[in-house]
Amino acid sequence: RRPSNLLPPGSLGLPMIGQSFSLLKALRANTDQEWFQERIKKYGSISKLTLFGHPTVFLHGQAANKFIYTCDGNTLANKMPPSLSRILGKNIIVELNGEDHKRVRTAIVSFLRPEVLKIYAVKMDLEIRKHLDDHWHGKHEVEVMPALKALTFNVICSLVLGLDGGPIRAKLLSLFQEMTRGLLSVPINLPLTQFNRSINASLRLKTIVMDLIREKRTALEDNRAQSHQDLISHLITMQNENPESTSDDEIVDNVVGLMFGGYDATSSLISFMIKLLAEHPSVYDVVVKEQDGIARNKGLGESLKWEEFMNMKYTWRVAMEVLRLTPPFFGSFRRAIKDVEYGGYIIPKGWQVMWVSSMTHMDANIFPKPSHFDPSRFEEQTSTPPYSFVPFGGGPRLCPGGEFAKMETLTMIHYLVTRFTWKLSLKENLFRRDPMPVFNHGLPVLIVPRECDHAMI
Ligand code: HEM
Repeated sequence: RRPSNLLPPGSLGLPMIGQSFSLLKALRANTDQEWFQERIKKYGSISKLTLFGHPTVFLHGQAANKFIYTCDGNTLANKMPPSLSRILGKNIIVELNGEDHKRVRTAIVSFLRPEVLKIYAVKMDLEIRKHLDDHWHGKHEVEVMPALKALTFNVICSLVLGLDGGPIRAKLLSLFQEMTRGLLSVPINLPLTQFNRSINASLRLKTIVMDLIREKRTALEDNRAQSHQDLISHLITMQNENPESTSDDEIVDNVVGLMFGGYDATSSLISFMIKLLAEHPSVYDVVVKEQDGIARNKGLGESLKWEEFMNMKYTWRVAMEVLRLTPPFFGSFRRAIKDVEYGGYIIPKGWQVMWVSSMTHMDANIFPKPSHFDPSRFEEQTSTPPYSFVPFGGGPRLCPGGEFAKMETLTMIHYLVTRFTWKLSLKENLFRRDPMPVFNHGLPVLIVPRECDHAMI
């Protein structure tokens, strides 16, 4: 038979269900890497299975990462399961392809690019210091992960929606949390099901965002607001300049998308960084030295400046090593738009493709002693082969929020290490994937304020 007639090895299992429960179980037990390794041992680096209702081809490795990230949207497209797009919205960027994806992405990137983010450094800095004053100062113990989830949500609300506090922000957080609880639920839309509650929460959340858009449009028309004060004002201004840029419905769905992108992934990165710093005192000491040096040159209560992030090289290397070991996204899904040939096999039109990008992070040929926590491996950036370190993805779908996440992580770590020392309350801090990593017990830490408190307001 011609190679193009060949399906990859593996069993599709039961129709619709296939291996879904087994993978979900492994994700929840944090044994997903072993689950994937077992598959690879049995079938090699390309195999077929059924996941979440669809026949799927599983891929992994550096070549697979390159294949996915360089494929155009006419070959492999983004397509969420219908239940997810029902909750999140059909205009959300991760659901868009082709020209629609380009148009919405251009609008989002125009807000998230470094030159614009610089303007928001002070706002983010104030939000983080307020969080520390409200949730860390005067406390003996802090449950890190839930605290950081609230922080990352508030930062998004402040920078994206222009909401600096108040009851609407609290309402949005509770609606958002209710909405996301249904993303991995059974998609039965009957009263009292989680799926139904999530759809209702999403509708109520989007009504609030739509009201905010109307308010901001009026404020901009009356010169009571400025175009660069938050993402919504920025997008409304773009609409005025070019009515074809983004519709109000697209703005609403993508605000929800940014809440989603900015909430879980960044809080996961900072939480794991706090854990690994506590477990590796020699790394922690170098981070403290770097951050104390920066704090010493700042005036009392002065916010961090963009240029100072450039001097946090070691701290960012630590973050990269955290992202290598525990990437918030272990991989992702695409859909074949036509029959695609890969590795001598055919991926049939309409099938799902799942690739586990992060498995290259643990490949001993690329990262020697892969389970060792060693930030110095990123000293020589050029020594990492392409498509092997991919916590932010790659190609036209590369995460546009990378610089935002970097600014937030470095600001939070700066204030944490200059104001406190901490140790882990529990000996073991197990986590599961839901699908992002979540600590089973929230990662409680015991904190002590530092005596030389350079950065106090
Ligand atoms: C440590 C933090 C973060 C990590 C590790 C991360 C990772 C990723 C990855 C791997 C993708 C690509 C997924 C794929 O190819 O299917 C992605 C896409 C995306 N991320 Fe992030 N992200 C982070 C933070 C953020 C933040 C803070 C924002 C927004 C403020 C954001 C917004 C987005 C958006 C809008 C997309 C979709 C891009 C597109 O489809 O064109 N992310 N992210």
